Amino acid sequence: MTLIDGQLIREHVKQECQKYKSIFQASQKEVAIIRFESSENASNELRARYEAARISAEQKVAIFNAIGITPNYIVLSPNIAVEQFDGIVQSINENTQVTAAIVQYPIPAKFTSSIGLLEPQKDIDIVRRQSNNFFESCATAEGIARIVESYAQRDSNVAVVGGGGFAGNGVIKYLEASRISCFCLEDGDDLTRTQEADIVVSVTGRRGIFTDYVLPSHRLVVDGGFTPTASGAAGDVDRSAYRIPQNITPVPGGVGPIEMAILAERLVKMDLGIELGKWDYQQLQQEQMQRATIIAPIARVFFAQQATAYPQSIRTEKENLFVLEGSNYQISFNSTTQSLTVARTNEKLTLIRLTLASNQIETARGITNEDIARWQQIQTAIDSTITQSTDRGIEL
Ligand SMILES: Nc1nc2c(c(=O)[nH]1)N[C@@H](CN(C=O)c1ccc(C(=O)N[C@@H](CCC(=O)O)C(=O)O)cc1)CN2
Repeated sequence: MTLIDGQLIREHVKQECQKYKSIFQASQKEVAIIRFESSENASNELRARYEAARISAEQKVAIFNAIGITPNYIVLSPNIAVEQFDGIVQSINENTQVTAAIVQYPIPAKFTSSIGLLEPQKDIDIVRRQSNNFFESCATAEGIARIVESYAQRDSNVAVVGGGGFAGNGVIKYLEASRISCFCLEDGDDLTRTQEADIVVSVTGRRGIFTDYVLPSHRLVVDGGFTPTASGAAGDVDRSAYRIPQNITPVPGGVGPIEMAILAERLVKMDLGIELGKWDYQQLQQEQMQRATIIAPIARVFFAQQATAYPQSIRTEKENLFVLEGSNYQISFNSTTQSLTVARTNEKLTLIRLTLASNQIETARGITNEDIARWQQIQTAIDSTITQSTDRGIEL
């Protein structure tokens, strides 16, 4: 079983979009992201959907900020009047600084027709449920279809479970446009029919419906569900079944970040008219692995050397976590898992995770050519420290 890393895709697309960051910043363009709060009498199930909307709205704020577009994040009470919401939508339509708008689902029923007021050309996530000049369906559907395309073979057959819903239907449209054979299963259908397919997409939002009993050994399973729980987010695939498919998108960390990548790509297309090159997940992964293979041994030697020569430079963050922090990177050693991670300083994202015993790179993402150049400089500095035996501090 291999976990597909949605953050790898998001980081790749983010870097591509950041090439236009100064243009976006100079233009002072905005994206409106609107979500409703849950009403007090909502069921637990509905509350969970509003919570998912909050989490995904915050991810959208982060990606748009990263590429230089100002997010205008609007959180609304479900008790506002319909006229008030209509007014907000109208002002978004009229404001030329606002390139795009997203209204997070679910929305209280009384506002459904207000969504139809949104100017189609600003509808980046097809929240109006109607395609526009730019896009066929929602970003989630496109992201799922793109990951399927990375794995589909000529004779592939894709089961789209929940294919009658808006996102599922969008997936089917994208797959058909790419001439990938697919069929739709609905709530209540016999889930073992997924055995007729080599790829399964699930967008039911029904937590854990795919158990190890249901799921055969597919080439790929794409889990488009996201249900927040007290112990973290859960998808449509039960954790017990993760080991079965050859490749699976985990929740969290799979389709969620891929959706953010698609939204960033879409914004570049809508605002600048630029269509970014199509990514292929397996190709991106190979590229990242090659880059990590250059950096990981340097990080390993550097950490060991610093721990011996300058033990005071290593911070004990937790009982089992030891951190060496420079102005560019942070290297952490976890003594329980015996693994080393490399991240950029002040960023949460792990670029590389290395298991020391096997020397196996478990994670490789977000690594740029500039990172390679910096680490090669570190290598040169390490070499010269060894040959000259001089005590020169190396900038990490
Ligand atoms: N108009 C829209 N409304 C809503 C969308 C949407 O894409 N467009 N998304 C849903 C909720 N959702 C999927 O159903 C969703 C939830 C979470 C994420 C996400 O980015 N998750 C990340 C981060 C997780 C975390 O921080 O815990 C991940 O999976 O890694 C995306 C989509 C609501 N309404």
